[in-house]
Amino acid sequence: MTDIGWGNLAQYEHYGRVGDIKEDFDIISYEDSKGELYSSFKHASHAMLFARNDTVLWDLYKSRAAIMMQMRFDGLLGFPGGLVDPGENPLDGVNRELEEEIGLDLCKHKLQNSDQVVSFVNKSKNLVLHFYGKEVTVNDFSEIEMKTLSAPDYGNETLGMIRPPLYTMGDGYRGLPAFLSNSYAGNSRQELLIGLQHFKILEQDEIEKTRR
Ligand SMILES: O=c1[nH]cnc2c1ncn2[C@H]1C[C@H](O)[C@@H](COP(=O)(O)OP(=O)(O)O)O1
Ligand SMILES: [Mn+2]
Ligand SMILES: [Mn+2]
Ligand SMILES: [Mn+2]
Repeated sequence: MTDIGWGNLAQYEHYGRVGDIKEDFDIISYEDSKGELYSSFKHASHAMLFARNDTVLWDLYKSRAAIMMQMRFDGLLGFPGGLVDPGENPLDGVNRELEEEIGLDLCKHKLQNSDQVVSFVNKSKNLVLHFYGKEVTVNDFSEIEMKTLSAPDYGNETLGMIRPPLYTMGDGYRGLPAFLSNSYAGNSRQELLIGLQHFKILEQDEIEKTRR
């Protein structure tokens, strides 16, 4: 069932095909990713903004942190961010995309190179993915989240912000495992798990528990 095919999105659609497995993405150093070897590749940069919080829901489930993800125009979950424009570097790309997609106030929350968490290359797609992460305060997170409703790309590229549940409920499925069973854009599912571990929001054994 297609509406009108891909139109002018046809040149990009192969970057976002569902079904990429994590083995399709090799980790590369940030420095290498910006070098000559990948200068002809398409680059995309996405970011995980988060705020730790120690609330416990119903005296049962630790919230741990508010993480900002989004429902995208293609029906897949992902992080705010996007394709790096020709002549742009990956960091400028992610800051521009965050301003477009969530209305991020770059005077307050501009990402720095030191916020890069991991970069990947998908050789079959000539695609390099950069993943950034930045911790903000609970108040700042709420302020950023409320501003997303008036972001330029809200309602077209970005169809709503979501906070993944970071706990596993009594049946061992509902909560984070259920969230992880959704469809994700690019390798954003893997980026979420990497981000949770990198920032010690979840310990490795807790992440293992969510693998099904
Ligand atoms: O959150 C993500 N993490 C890693 N890769 C992602 C993520 N979201 C999408 N992608 C892949 C698949 C997409 O086709 C390309 C480009 O990203 P996208 O956000 O769609 O680009 P624009 O915002 O339209 O510039 O990256
Ligand atoms: Mn874009
Ligand atoms: Mn975008
Ligand atoms: Mn995007």
